[in-house]
Amino acid sequence: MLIKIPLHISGLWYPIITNNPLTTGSIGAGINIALYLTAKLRNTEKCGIILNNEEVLKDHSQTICGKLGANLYVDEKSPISLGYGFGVSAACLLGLSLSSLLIKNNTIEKATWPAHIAEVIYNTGYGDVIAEFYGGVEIRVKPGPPGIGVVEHIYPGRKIDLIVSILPGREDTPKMLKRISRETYDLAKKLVEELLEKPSVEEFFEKARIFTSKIFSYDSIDELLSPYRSKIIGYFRKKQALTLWVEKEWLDEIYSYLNKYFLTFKTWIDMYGVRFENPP
Ligand SMILES: Nc1ncnc2c1ncn2[C@@H]1O[C@H](COP(=O)(O)OP(=O)(O)O)[C@@H](O)[C@H]1O
Ligand SMILES: CC(C)(COP(=O)(O)O)[C@@H](O)C(=O)O
Repeated sequence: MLIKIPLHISGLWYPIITNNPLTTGSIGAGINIALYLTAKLRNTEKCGIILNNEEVLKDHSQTICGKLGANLYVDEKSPISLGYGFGVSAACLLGLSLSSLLIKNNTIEKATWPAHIAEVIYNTGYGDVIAEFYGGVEIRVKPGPPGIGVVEHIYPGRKIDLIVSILPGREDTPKMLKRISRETYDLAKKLVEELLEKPSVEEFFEKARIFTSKIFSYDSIDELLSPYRSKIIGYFRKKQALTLWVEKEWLDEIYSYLNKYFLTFKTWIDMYGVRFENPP
């Protein structure tokens, strides 16, 4: 059994912190892309996550195995590494948590809870677990994991051609979150309310850019994208994740241009979220 989890780029968020990790999470919005982390259960003798041949998230893994009361050792592959803002930490933890379904009776939703709890405890994510579970372009309206939190989805209506690049540098999520002011979160709240009134992919991109420009610098990106600005329908930057929605006819050219500078992928929206596949 292979578990496939889409990567997720949050564009709007404000954390809701309670004394219970299951009612803690973020309200916001984001986009799931057709780039996937895959997870395969290797054994039940020890506890851990091997991501692209390297052991990662050891403390998170111990917390999850503790909650599950089981040892699970999973082998995972992802086209994008941890720490760049593509929700890879949540995807890794979902791979571990959901693997428990192979050895333990539970609902699929409740099997995601340890992943969400670990994200919250270690401050590495608030809305990525529920976002990736359901896929699509989501608006997170109530915090928490699947079964507790609530997401609504924007219907794209057509294929959205996306380009994602990994910008140089790195900043840990807890450090990044500490930089965000009360005013910026008030802005996020207002933008989420407006997005719910006018839920479209255009509005999502516009609002994500407005919010994230209060947190990250856009100077060099705006300059780099200027030759193609009229061919780009929307773009925003979150941590090292640069996401562009481009005119179909310009997809290849803009991809080649950005790929000269950064590791870049052509992709589209994942509409389905987590899936369980039996390899042939
Ligand atoms: N090789 C690695 N590169 C980056 N982060 C790593 C690595 N191994 C473990 N980590 C841990 O992974 C977590 C990354 O979380 P986060 O920044 O939220 O990632 P993402 O943006 O991919 O969701 C941090 O707790 C960090 O300490
Ligand atoms: C923005 C973030 C708090 C962290 O996202 P990442 O950098 O991908 O771990 C996310 O989980 C959210 O709630 O929107």
